[in-house]
Amino acid sequence: MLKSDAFKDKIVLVTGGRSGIGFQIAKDFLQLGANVIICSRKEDKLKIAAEELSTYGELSYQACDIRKTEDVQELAQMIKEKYQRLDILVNNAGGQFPALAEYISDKGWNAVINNNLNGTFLMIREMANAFFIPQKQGVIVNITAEVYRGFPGMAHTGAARAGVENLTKSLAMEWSDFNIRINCVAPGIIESSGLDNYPPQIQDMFEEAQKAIPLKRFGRVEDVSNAVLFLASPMAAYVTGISLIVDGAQHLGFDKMGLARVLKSFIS
Ligand SMILES: CCCCCCCCCCC/C=C/C(=O)SCCNC(=O)CCNC(=O)[C@H](O)C(C)(C)COP(=O)(O)OP(=O)(O)OC[C@H]1O[C@@H](n2cnc3c(N)ncnc32)[C@H](O)[C@@H]1OP(=O)(O)O
Ligand SMILES: NC(=O)C1=CN([C@@H]2O[C@H](COP(=O)(O)OP(=O)(O)OC[C@H]3O[C@@H](n4cnc5c(N)ncnc54)[C@H](OP(=O)(O)O)[C@@H]3O)[C@@H](O)[C@H]2O)C=CC1
Repeated sequence: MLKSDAFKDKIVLVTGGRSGIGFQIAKDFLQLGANVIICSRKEDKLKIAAEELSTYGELSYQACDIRKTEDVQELAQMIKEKYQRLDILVNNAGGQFPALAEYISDKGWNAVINNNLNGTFLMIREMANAFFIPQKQGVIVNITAEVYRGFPGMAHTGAARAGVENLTKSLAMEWSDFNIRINCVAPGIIESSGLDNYPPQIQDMFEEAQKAIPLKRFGRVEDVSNAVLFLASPMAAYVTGISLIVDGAQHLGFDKMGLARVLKSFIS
């Protein structure tokens, strides 16, 4: 367990912090003494989450689509005016939809690549230029997904997340001069609001899927948040450029074709 003041006075930005995994990460940082900023697209839902989170500590929020340069620059400006610096960036915002690759349209492919790869890069570049590079200090944690053996049934997100993993390695090298550490947390299937987006036929398979995971359960939002806290903390001072898989060993022993098979059964 980290001490209750482990992140005292640290300024932490959590993208997609209004729900699910991001909400838990924001809550945990607040409870460990940080000042937290959350952002996401839907301002009404963001405001409701912000009200709840502010009961745990100093919380700010701003609507921001991570795919829009202007939104991201305005967010950086707000943080500069309010806090004068940023210590930790958690790139958690993202998402995709299940689809067999042959049916993914240009628009669908681009939407997922934009959200998960381009949006993450944009946020990293803008926050590095505004804060981490001039400060000569910063920590970045990217939430990706477990894509060790690809992601059949969601090939677009597999490609985007692998892109973020590789970007992370490049930046760990390039930005070591600026004392910036950057890592990924790659979750398996996590019981969170995110799973509500999946159609009932897929949700019906979840109980069976849990039994097939070596640790016999889906992950919890706390499992992912704990990995983020570790990578963001001084305990990981010598860790940069890695992907920490948080998946109950799903990447080693789970039938990855299950989702694609269910999708094929919709068509036949
Ligand atoms: C046997 C079973 C085994 C168990 C298997 C378990 C599988 C679970 C795996 C769990 C791992 C990962 C989990 C998560 O990541 S949970 C978090 C999920 N949250 C979300 O995904 C958020 C919801 N998703 C989105 O918001 C969108 O998908 C998107 C990311 C693309 C949003 O972008 P945007 O708002 O720009 O996109 P649009 O809605 O305008 O759509 C653009 C085009 O994209 C195509 N599209 C979008 N949604 C769908 C869909 N549901 N099905 C098919 N195609 C879709 C489409 O072309 C859109 O354009 P059009 O609307 O003009 O057609
Ligand atoms: N749950 C799971 O099993 C897994 C989840 N993940 C990843 O973990 C992250 C969190 O997922 P989870 O909490 O489960 O799902 P949620 O759908 O609950 O969270 C996604 C969050 O991202 C925000 N978001 C999405 N797109 C954008 C955007 N363009 N700009 C700003 N904010 C955005 C959403 O808010 P808003 O709609 O207001 O923009 C929402 O708060 C996602 O990247 C997800 O893909 C990875 C592997 C497994």
